[in-house]
Amino acid sequence: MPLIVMCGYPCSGKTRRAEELKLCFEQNTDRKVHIVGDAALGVEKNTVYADSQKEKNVRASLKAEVERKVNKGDIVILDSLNYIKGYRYELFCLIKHAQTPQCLVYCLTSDEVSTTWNTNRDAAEQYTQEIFDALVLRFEAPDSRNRWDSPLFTILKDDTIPFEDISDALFKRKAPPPNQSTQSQPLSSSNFLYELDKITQEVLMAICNAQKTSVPGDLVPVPGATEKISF
Ligand SMILES: Nc1ncnc2c1ncn2[C@@H]1O[C@H](COP(=O)(O)OP(=O)(O)OP(=O)(O)O)[C@@H](O)[C@H]1O
Repeated sequence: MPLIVMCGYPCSGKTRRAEELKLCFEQNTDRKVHIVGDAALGVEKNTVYADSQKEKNVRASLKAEVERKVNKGDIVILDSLNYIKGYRYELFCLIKHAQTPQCLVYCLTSDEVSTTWNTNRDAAEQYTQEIFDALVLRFEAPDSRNRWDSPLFTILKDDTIPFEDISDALFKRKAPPPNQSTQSQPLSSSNFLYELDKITQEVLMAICNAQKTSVPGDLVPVPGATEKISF
């Protein structure tokens, strides 16, 4: 059902918060919670984030996994950096299409705090300083004024997770309505191509005929259109 998108600097506590949220939902509701993230994909961070093509592939796999899991019953938490504005927008289109609500949980830490946590964690889980710095530099902070970053919950390192507010945002709010770009297109009628060809021919004929008698600046009527085109 709803999607929770985690976001934050590398090593900003996203996984920790995602696990906390999972526990809260499991204890307070009877909904299943799926965490989709780098860990489940076995992503080798320092290799993936050093190569834009590999990173793109990982993002696509995560998105596909979210798409498979977002159904009417369960909660999906996407636990990854999600630091690219355009990618968060793509996720927003996905949930619009699936007709389900979403929210963004932003683990806000300073560069220094995340660096300290990174150096204190297991060596196998650490980002190299080079990759860490590059990711901090590339980070596009969420902005609640953007539809795709809203509702936004910003959590600082010592905050208690606002479970009630997050739950209300997901379950007491309607899914964003689909629009032309996210709605499935109706199947075209069987004579669609014939009709399209016929109308295109009519327009071409009208313009070709007008060319014989028009001078630049003349307004040429087009069959089926209310506006004329300037020759
Ligand atoms: N609120 C916190 N207070 C103290 N330490 C924390 C806090 N949150 C996370 N940490 C520490 O930071 C490290 C990374 O935490 P976590 O895996 O949750 O971060 P992450 O943002 O998911 O990392 P990644 O970018 O690798 O996915 C862990 O060692 C954890 O103990």
